[in-house]
Amino acid sequence: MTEQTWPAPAKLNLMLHITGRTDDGYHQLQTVFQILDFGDQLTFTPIPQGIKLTCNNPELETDDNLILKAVEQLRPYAEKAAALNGQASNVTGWHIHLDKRLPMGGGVGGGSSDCATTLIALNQLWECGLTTEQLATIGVSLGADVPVFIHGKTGWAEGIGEQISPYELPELWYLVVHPDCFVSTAKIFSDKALTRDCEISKIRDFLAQGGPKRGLNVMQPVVLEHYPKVKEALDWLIQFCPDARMTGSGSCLFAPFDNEREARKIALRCKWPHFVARGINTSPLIS
Ligand SMILES: C[C@](O)(CO)[C@H](O)COP(=O)(O)OP(=O)(O)OC[C@H]1O[C@@H](n2ccc(N)nc2=O)[C@H](O)[C@@H]1O
Ligand SMILES: Nc1ncnc2c1ncn2[C@@H]1O[C@H](COP(=O)(O)OP(=O)(O)OP(=O)(O)O)[C@@H](O)[C@H]1O
Repeated sequence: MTEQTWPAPAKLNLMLHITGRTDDGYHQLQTVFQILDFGDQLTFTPIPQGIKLTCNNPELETDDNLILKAVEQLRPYAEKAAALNGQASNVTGWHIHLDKRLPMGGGVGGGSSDCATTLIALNQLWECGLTTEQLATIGVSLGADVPVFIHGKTGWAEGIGEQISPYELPELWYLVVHPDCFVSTAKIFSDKALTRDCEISKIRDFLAQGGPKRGLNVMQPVVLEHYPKVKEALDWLIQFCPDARMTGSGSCLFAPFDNEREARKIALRCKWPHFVARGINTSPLIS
């Protein structure tokens, strides 16, 4: 086996409503996930044994990295597959290098996407034979955003974000701005001021209200209240695109454009870290 590089794309939440809570305190959402053609990259290189994780950001070389949590979840299946193939429990070792390009704590799902890519890649490399559904079930135990990256489709999501119905949207261009601050997802979900009683809606309501160009994210007012840097960046972006808004629990903001040229024109004037990406209906991970 030789070295292989796998993509870990970002996502945006084009809208995000909270409709209630589950018994274990998680929130029931209705959201539109938009997969982007920009993200992290994971390179897998075979080594005699074990797993070694390196990253261009050494802070991420820890046991808490979702990549290593994904490895631990898959290892029992790999050992079983290796035993069935007559290799005792000697599974191939891999050096995984994470090229971190996505902002962290930005609401673009970087950690979740790295986790999903690891599950899909090692399921193949270790010949575990798990189905997409099985991988998504493992994934949701590691993070509510992991299943969308396993399924790899833009679309409507419910439940805690894991029940996904693919839907083909116009593949617009997005300027994504990172106001250089880290927002804790858990903190925003636990804020008293968060609206948790949105009316149940359908994707047709989202489409009727302007589709990818418009959408309400109920987490946005809470984040703007606590993080003035996010508000400052949103006020700037709104001058160029009145429908600019926040993704997930922030801190990233995005503005949709019909073409790349428009998005890049505004990007040139942006003083915060940012990237321009195209919305795509199918993740490069599964296509
Ligand atoms: C805000 C979103 O990014 C929108 O896509 C996701 O809902 C968050 O997904 P995630 O980062 O993968 O979230 P997890 O790692 O599973 O959970 C982080 C924290 O958010 C809370 N959480 C998460 C998802 C959800 N539907 N309800 C929650 O209340 C959990 O209690 C937890 O304290
Ligand atoms: N592979 C990883 N990449 C980034 N962060 C990771 C990773 N593994 C674990 N983490 C931890 O997860 C936290 C932030 O994750 P991430 O960057 O995915 O946030 P996010 O974009 O807000 O995600 P989401 O949209 O899913 O809420 C950080 O505290 C970081 O230490």
